[in-house]
Amino acid sequence: MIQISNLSKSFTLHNQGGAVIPVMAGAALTVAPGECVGLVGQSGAGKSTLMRMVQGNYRTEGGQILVAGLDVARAAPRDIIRLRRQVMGHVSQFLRVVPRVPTLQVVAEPLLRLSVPRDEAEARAARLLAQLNIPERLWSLSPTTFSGGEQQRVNIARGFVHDYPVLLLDEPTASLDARNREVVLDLIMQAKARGAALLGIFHDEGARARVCDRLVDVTAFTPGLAA
Ligand SMILES: Nc1ncnc2c1ncn2[C@@H]1O[C@H](COP(=O)(O)OP(=O)(O)OP(=O)(O)O)[C@@H](O)[C@H]1O
Repeated sequence: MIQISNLSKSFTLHNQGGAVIPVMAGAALTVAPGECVGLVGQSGAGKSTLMRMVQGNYRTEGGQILVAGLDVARAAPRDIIRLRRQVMGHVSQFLRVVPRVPTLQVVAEPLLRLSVPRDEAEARAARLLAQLNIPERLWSLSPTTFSGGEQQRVNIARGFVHDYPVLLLDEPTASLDARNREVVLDLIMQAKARGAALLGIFHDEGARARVCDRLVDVTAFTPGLAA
């Protein structure tokens, strides 16, 4: 479902005399349906950079990133937007809060954009918000004023509301309490069970051990660090 081959990336520091810093070379990995692969490697090895390239947020130098058949490294922006809408979800710690939109809408929105009927989309959003212990009295309010932990859980609900075939997980359990961490680990296991391909960064070693089938050490792709 995800096939990365011979991927390379360097950053050009325009404000520092145009210095070119190679950060990745020859990166390769695959994630099959129903599998969760964890990215590991020391700080600065390139885990976030690799995730951002898969998302289509960072340009690549060379190589291929096939996600459900689309080469994200070369795809047109509109195709990447369509891929993110239909195929590739993203769960991170941080909610990009949309002012004045009620929480239930924020969570239901990915389904509404896919033309799921409103009552069905809202019912599914409500189920996830309840699972993630967001009190019902908050559902009609914008999450702008929510606590950091509440915003994180709203974001997780939004990330899991559609059954994406591919999910990118960026520290999905970071700073959650034990009860909500369990809920998120269950959601990840359910996504695997329905056949989703998951690629994640987990600094939480316990979580990583529970959900990951394989680990890929990105240090192997870091120029100057690879053995
Ligand atoms: N926008 C950028 N411009 C220049 N260099 C960058 C940029 N983003 C990342 N880097 C460099 O790329 C390398 C990889 O960074 P990255 O954030 O991907 O590492 P990481 O493995 O996710 O680290 P951590 O575990 O600390 O989050 C680092 O040397 C970093 O300085």
